[in-house]
Amino acid sequence: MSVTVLLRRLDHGKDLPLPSYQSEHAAGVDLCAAIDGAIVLEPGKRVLVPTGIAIALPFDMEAQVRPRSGLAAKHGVTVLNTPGTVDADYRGEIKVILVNLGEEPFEIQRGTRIAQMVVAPVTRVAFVEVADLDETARGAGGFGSTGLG
Ligand SMILES: O=c1ccn([C@H]2C[C@H](O)[C@@H](COP(=O)(O)OP(=O)(O)OP(=O)(O)O)O2)c(=O)[nH]1
Ligand SMILES: [Mg+2]
Repeated sequence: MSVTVLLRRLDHGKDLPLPSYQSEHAAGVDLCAAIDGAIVLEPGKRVLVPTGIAIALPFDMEAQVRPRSGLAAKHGVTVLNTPGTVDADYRGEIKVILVNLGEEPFEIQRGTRIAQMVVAPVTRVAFVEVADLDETARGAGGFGSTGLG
């Protein structure tokens, strides 16, 4: 499935590369940090990182902001609200909430690929309120009701 998405590069991101797929069938495009200079993200701290882009998605799509596994595995740096949700009607700058769960400070440079963005279809529902729901074998069992091993 291939979708056209309108993208605006903001002034502070004009010199950064457009988001692009890094391999032939990559699911996500990498997002770059559109920051001045560098930021040091101390262990246990979070930071809202601008990406310098805004998009207009088709109304039946969303964009998910997800961590890059390399940053997570090597540095403990991940996206705090993963998957971040970019709504189809959002026209502001896409930002990434990065958190450092590692033990060392992590330096983010201008242009560092800090996260990835996956565009996905959205199912919207119409809720119909009822007094009772049908019975099932699972019923209200959850949260480990089938065992944890
Ligand atoms: O990682 C993210 C998550 C969200 N957003 C933007 C796009 C999204 O459409 C908007 C609102 O996100 P969300 O609904 O998750 O946040 P909220 O706290 O519910 O804010 P709001 O009350 O504005 O919906 O913020 C980002 O740029 N990056
Ligand atoms: Mg919201």
